[in-house]
Amino acid sequence: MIGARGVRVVLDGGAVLSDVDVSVREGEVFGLVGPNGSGKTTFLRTLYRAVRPDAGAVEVAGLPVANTGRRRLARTLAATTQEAEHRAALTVSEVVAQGRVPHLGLLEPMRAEDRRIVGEALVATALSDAAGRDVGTLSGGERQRVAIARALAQRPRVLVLDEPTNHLDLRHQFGVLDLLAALASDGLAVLLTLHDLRHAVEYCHRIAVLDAGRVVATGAPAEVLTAGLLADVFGVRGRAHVVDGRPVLEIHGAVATGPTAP
Ligand SMILES: Nc1ncnc2c1ncn2[C@@H]1O[C@H](COP(=O)(O)OP(=O)(O)OP(=O)(O)O)[C@@H](O)[C@H]1O
Repeated sequence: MIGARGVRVVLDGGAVLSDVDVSVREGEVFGLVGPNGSGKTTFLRTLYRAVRPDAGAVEVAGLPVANTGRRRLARTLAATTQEAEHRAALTVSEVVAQGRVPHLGLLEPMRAEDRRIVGEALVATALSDAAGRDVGTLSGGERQRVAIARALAQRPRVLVLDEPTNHLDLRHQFGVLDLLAALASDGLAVLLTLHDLRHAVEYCHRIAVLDAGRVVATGAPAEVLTAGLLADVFGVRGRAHVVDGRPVLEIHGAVATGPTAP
C-alpha cells in the first residue's frame, strides 16, 4: 500500500533522508522509529506531498504521489501530523466532518452517509460525548484524538500518524494503539512514528529504524531491536525477546558514557 524506494530529501542544503526504502502492506501496523532528528516526520511528509523528494519514488495504493492531486490522494491516505493546528471556534464534530471533504463535490453538503461515518469516527475515538465542544477548549490528548477521528472520517486505505500517542495518558495511549491494531486487522495499512519502543514491539508487525536519515534495519521488532542496535542507534542498554510467544522489550537505562577528558 505504501512503497517508497530510494527516497532522498535535501533541506537547507543538507540530506535529511538518504536512500530510504519502506514498504507497508495492507493489514499491517508498521512503525517508523529512530532518535530525535533521524528523519521520521520528514519521511511521512513525503507521503502526503508536504515534502518533495529530491530522488526516489513514493507510491500510495499504486498512485505515484508526485503525480497525484491532493484531493485524490486524500481519498486514499489520511494523515495526522504534529503541527499545531489553530481552528477558530469549530466544534469537535465539525473538525471530524472535515475528513469527509475529499469525498464531497465542491460545496456539496454532507449526506446521511457522511454523517454516519463522522459519528462512527467519534465513537471509535471515544469522543461522542465531546462532539459539541469547541476544539479550542480541549486538552492536548483530546485534540490528538480529534485528529485521529478526522483521519478516520476520510475512510482512507492508508493511515499515517506522527506520534499518535504523544500527549495521551496511558489509558488513551493503549486505546489508540488497540484502535489502530483493529483498523489494520480490517485491512487498513497503518504507518506510524513512535518514540516508545515498547509500543513498537507490542503493536507493530514490522518496524524500520531510521538513523541520521538512513534505514538501518527493517523487520519484526523483536528481531530488529537487538542489544547492539539499541546501544548504537538509541544509546540505551536493553534487548527485545519473546516471552510466552509475545515479544517484550527490556530497557535497562542509557549506555554509560565514560568521563569526558579534561
Ligand atoms: N524545513 C526544514 N528545513 C531544514 N531542516 C529541516 C526541516 N525540517 C526538518 N529538518 C531537519 O531534518 C532532520 C530530521 O527532522 P525530522 O523532523 O524529520 O526528524 P524526526 O525523526 O521526526 O525527529 P523527532 O523525533 O524529534 O520528531 C532534523 O535534523 C531537522 O532539523
